[in-house]
Amino acid sequence: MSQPLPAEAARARALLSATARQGRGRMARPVLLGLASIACGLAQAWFMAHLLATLLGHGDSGWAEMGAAAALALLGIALGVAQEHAQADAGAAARAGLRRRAFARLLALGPADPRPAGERAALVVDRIEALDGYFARWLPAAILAAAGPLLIALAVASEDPLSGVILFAAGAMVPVGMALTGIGAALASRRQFDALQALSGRFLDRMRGLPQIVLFGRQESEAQALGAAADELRTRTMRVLRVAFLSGLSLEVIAAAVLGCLAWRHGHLLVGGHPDPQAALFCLLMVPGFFAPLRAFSAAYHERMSAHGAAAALAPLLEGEEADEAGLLLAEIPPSVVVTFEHVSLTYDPSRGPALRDLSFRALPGEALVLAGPSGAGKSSVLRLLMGFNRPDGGRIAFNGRDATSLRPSELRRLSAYVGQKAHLFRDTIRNNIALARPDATEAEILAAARAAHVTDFSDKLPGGLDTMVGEGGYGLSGGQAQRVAMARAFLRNAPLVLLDEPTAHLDPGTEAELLESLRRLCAGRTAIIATHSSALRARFTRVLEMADGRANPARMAGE
Ligand SMILES: Nc1ncnc2c1ncn2[C@@H]1O[C@H](COP(=O)(O)OP(=O)(O)OP(=O)(O)O)[C@@H](O)[C@H]1O
Repeated sequence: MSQPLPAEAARARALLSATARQGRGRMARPVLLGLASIACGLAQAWFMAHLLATLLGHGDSGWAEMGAAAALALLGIALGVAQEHAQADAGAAARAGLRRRAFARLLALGPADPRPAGERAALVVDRIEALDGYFARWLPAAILAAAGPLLIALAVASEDPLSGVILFAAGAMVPVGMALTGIGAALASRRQFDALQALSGRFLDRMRGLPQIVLFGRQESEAQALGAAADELRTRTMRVLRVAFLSGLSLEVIAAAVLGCLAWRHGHLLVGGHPDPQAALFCLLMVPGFFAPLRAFSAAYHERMSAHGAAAALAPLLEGEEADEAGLLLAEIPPSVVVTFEHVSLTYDPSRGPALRDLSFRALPGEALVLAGPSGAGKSSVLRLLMGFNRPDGGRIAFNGRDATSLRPSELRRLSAYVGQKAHLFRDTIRNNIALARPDATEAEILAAARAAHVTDFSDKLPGGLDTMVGEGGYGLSGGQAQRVAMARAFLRNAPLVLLDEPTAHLDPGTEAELLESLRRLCAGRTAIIATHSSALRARFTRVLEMADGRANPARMAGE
């Protein structure tokens, strides 16, 4: 990813400030604790100045001042710990909220999302993780870097106006020094972040396709490519560290100069004759306290940069949230649905022309409509529209006469059960993989669904039965068995509309024939729409809609 463009940067800023506004209460706590900690440091320095002056033969401070300084030191530690906790809490809450939203968005987009799996994983995991520092460290550090030094400079000015002026002047120079080195830090940290994204995305992608890499003997070249990406990350990380070191150095130079100025101003303290030794010691003791919030600010600066890069990638995903929430909810799932397409058109990418054009048909309860036609004819697109993953550009889709676009996309999905070309089984038991379709289903309902889809035919022979673990991607089950689990999900869902996309595509004729029997039972009494190339499947169902180039071919509509 390159540096965000101005429009992207504005969207990133908007996302970060909206998230900060939503978590106002949590974000304010570390700032308040930080301010309390600074006030505590001021009081402690005041007592310490009096104790040190007494040691040097000025004043008469004693045990009471020592006790107060010790108590304030303990309070300072407690406030520091509480601030750390509050910061971690603010960061975790912001991340959790964003992760929930991003995940919900990806689920809502479903197959309509063109991002590869590696990038989606990076969005939900790495990019959101990169925002932690912004909310946990950068925001409190930025506010405290403005308020803390000001408070300290005012306190110092009340004791010795010239020392206060020196601190004010140093405070004004810090942003200049940081801006000079920080511009480099911003770019370097953004590039480091991009290199990290590229490495993790590539790694995930290659892990998913590991069998192919081994099969084609590409291990060596893949390992080299991963090594090159890791090397790039190392170079970029070293560059960030170098610029961060320079940025920190400019701050240290200013801090040393201030200490030198104040030592010069109050130099006659040790040789005696200082008009107000307590005030002088107080001014000197406050120098580290003055620079502490600025140091925290400098350290957190690169967090802001990483967060802006991550937010620029996240913002476009989250911007579609309103569309997911728009639309009506269903009062209840109707027992049966009539699906009507009236002159429906759909274009994914204007440069490639429409995927569906002027498509009209009607599917009735108890009837299975087979969508046939060559690859790219638009069969899967019809199913995607019915599941609410895409909206039509023109025409009308209706369920029982009600406009589908008036319903929230997630509500459309409640109307249907879907079985695709290749079932995805999660790393869990067969039972839980079936229950995914309806988590509140009873044990008896899961068993009935497993029987109806003939899952029990093979699970009864396994040592763990339905409690047998299956791996990610269905490891341990054959393609036909995995499709049976998918079919059991559809039975359990018990929705009035059944959508099937090449459910027997990868099966041998014997397994296909076995599955067809379950399919017929699944479709019985429901409205079923089946996209398929399979002649065996077509032969089972009489109503076939031939499609070509996104259009229906009425001349070849069979079974009407
Ligand atoms: N997400 C997408 N973005 C852009 N174009 C797409 C997208 N999905 C599908 N298309 C295009 O839309 C057209 C219809 O695709 P669709 O998947 O509906 O065809 P299909 O008939 O189901 O094909 P197959 O039988 O190979 O699954 C194709 O030209 C395809 O390239």
